[in-house]
Amino acid sequence: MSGPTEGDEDPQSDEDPQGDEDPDVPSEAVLDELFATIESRQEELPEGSYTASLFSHEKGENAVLEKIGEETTEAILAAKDDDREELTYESADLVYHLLVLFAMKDLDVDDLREELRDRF
Ligand SMILES: N=c1c2ncn([C@@H]3O[C@H](COP(=O)(O)OP(=O)(O)OP(=O)(O)O)[C@@H](O)[C@H]3O)c2ncn1[C@@H]1O[C@H](COP(=O)(O)O)[C@@H](O)[C@H]1O
Repeated sequence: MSGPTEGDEDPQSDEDPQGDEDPDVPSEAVLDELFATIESRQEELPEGSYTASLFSHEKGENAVLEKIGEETTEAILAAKDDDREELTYESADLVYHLLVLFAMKDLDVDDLREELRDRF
């Protein structure tokens, strides 16, 4: 994804066709809320949902794997450019697609949290 440009509105503001996200989610709960939304899209496969389209893609899991590759490259390029805003934007794309992959593989955001905590 090409990242934010000056004067951009919230890049994800039109990505909730079902309108079921809470805009007041505290930042520490964002990953859980996002993962819950992803799981809901996986179950309900609503029309017009990008997330749902990843779960029903003709390429199967390769669709999300390709996205993870693309977003990783874009994050690396942003880092090489010392573009912190772009790096943040591309990293958010990357984390989102990684969580979609977790849902596909029947993993949970808690599995990631536990793995990281075990390394303390
Ligand atoms: N966090 C995200 C999120 N991050 C990135 N994306 C999508 O990931 C895609 C990234 O693809 P690209 O970078 O390739 O950009 P592109 O627009 O497809 O352009 P091209 O490269 O294909 O030309 C875009 O379609 C983004 O909209 C996301 N789509 C959804 N979410 C979350 O998922 C929720 C549910 O959204 P739906 O998927 O619409 O149900 C949203 O409310 C958000 O919270």
